[in-house]
Amino acid sequence: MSKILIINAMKKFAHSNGELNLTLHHAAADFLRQAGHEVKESIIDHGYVVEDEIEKYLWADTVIYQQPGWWMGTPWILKKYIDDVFTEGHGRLYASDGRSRSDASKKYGSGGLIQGKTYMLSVTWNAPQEAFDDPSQFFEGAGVDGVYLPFHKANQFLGMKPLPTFLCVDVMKQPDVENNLTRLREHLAAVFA
Ligand SMILES: Cc1cc2nc3c(=O)[nH]c(=O)nc-3n(C[C@H](O)[C@H](O)[C@H](O)COP(=O)(O)OP(=O)(O)OC[C@H]3O[C@@H](n4cnc5c(N)ncnc54)[C@H](O)[C@@H]3O)c2cc1C
Repeated sequence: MSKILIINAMKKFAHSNGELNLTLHHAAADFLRQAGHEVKESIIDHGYVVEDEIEKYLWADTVIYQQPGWWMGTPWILKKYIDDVFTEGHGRLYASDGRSRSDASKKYGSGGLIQGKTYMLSVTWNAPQEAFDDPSQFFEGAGVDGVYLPFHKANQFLGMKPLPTFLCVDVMKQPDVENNLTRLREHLAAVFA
């Protein structure tokens, strides 16, 4: 059984109400607890204490980031949370950028201190699936993980490894919430089997 931290970047702002991200968050927490996992939760917009968040990363086996796609990526509140928590985590979450003048085998990005842990993105977008995957459309076939490359790399800098990403598309045009909840439970069942 795993220790899982769910971090939620929902926020009521402009045409995002945050309700879908909260719904997915609660469904994931319920599903994982029923499956026997231990779950801690951080809803960024409700406030956080940086030191407590560092302790949660040290406690967790897996971190799930539930977040809406805003301007082609992570909402500012989650970027701020990462800047706050990861930076203050120097010495506990990461030692250095990994490079060493005396050892050429040491590489940039290899200084993470929480090796062996995993993270998972769960993201909601108004864009359709084809915008991510079709080489002739907006993201030129980069796929959802290509769009989130800097976000992935920030987590990998700490030593964590990615789990498969869960993507909800068309969430404003066609918010098929029941179908997305079913898909989320199937995704979690497969990932945490
Ligand atoms: C600043 C900003 C930038 C953005 N940039 C992008 C972008 O670059 N690309 C992109 O694709 N999108 C973008 N969006 C859209 C954004 O991704 C969506 O607004 C967001 O993903 C919706 O998540 P939410 O939790 O806020 O959903 P909500 O706004 O809460 O809900 C979305 C829909 O689902 C319904 N719903 C929610 N919960 C339930 C429930 N429990 N039961 C039944 N129905 C429910 C709501 O009624 C609504 O119709 C942007 C939005 C903002 C505000």
